[in-house]
Parts: sequence; structure tokens; C-alpha cells
Amino acid sequence: MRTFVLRARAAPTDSRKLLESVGRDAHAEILAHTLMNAIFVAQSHRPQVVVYLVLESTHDYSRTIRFEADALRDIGGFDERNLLSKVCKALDASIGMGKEDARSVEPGINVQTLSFERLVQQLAEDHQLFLMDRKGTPIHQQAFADKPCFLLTDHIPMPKKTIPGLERLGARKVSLGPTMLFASQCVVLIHHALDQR
Ligand SMILES: C[S@@+](CC[C@H](N)C(=O)[O-])C[C@H]1O[C@@H](n2cnc3c(N)ncnc32)[C@H](O)[C@@H]1O
Repeated sequence: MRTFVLRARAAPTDSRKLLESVGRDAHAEILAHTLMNAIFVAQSHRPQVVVYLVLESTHDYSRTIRFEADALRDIGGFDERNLLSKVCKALDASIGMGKEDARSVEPGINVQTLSFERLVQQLAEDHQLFLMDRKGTPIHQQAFADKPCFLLTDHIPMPKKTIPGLERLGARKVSLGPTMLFASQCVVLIHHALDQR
């Protein structure tokens, strides 16, 4: 199982604002690109992949949308419009939810009003956490067990004060080289590195 968490700090939890932000400051397209590269390969999907999108620009609670590749049905295509429509459907389904509530959206997709910090605490119970960071251990030198979970952000960096807490949960920094990449590009390189093993 490979798990990816995209902490989308600028992404609105209002579906209309999310769509309006494509190509603008909040760059909602990052969500679609990351989903695409995490879940899909040519003519198929990757088995055993889970993606969490954590949208944090909100007036109430962060929304954590979980996509489980093996359970998705009728995803309808991998273009930005289609993938963002799934995100919007989850956001609309979450309207009115209380704190740390959960709803099923469609097969393979659910939404929770869960913060990044609480999500990562939960994942740390049975996953090995890796914080993607240019200054971390080169990925080809890093050992991986059977449930790695890779933590990424959108164009806004991980807040510095979050990092000691992640390290206390066991997160290790892993690098894909000195070039600053998009999260979606990191996902491709992570899959490639793990595919070689
Ligand atoms: C566009 S980058 C974030 C840029 C942001 N301005 C920053 O300074 O972190 C998106 C995500 O990819 C990760 N990332 C980008 N290049 C990387 C690299 N060469 N190795 C490891 N992670 C990388 C970042 O750590 C971040 O989680």
C-alpha cells in the first residue's frame, strides 16, 4: 500500500471557490495533478494506492478527502475537470458537517472534517511517515516497509512549527534531489523509486 497526503494549504473548502481558483493564487489544479499521478497509469489505475487531499482554506474545518484507487468506480476520466468535479462533490457532501465527522461520497471517496495534524496522528499508528523535503535522505538510500505514507504540500511550505510534531510521530525527511518540484512530480518519482524495488 502506498499512501499520499497532500496538504493543500491554499485550497478552498467551498466548491465554487475551488473551481474559481484553478490557475489563480490557490492553484486548485495541484489537487487534480496530484490525484492523476498518484492513482492513474496508462489504461488503468495503480492498485493499492490511497490519496488524502487536505483542503485548509476554510471558514470552519479543514476537509480531508480520501481516494482509494481500488474502490473507485466510474471515475470517468483523468482530466482536471473530472478530477476536480470529484473533489467538489466531496466538498458539497461535507456542507454542515460537525468537527471530525465523516461522510461517504461515492465508492472509493469519502470526506472528513479532519485537520492535517489529526489525520497524520491517525496514519502514524500503522504507516511509516515520510516528509518530502529537498534536504532529506535521498530516496534511493531510504528503506521502505510495506505501508509508506508520503507527506506533501501545495505551493505553500509546511509550517516550520509543524515539523517537530511530525518528527515525534516518526516522520523522516526524504529528498528527490535539489530541484524544487511540484507535488504531482514528486508523486511520479516516488512511484518510480518504489516500483524499482
Ligand atoms: C512546490 S513544492 C512546495 C514549495 C514550497 N514553496 C516550499 O518551499 O516547500 C510541493 C511539495 O513538493 C515537495 N518537494 C518539492 N521538491 C522536492 C524535492 N526535490 N525533494 C523532496 N520533496 C520535494 C515539497 O517539500 C512540497 O511538499
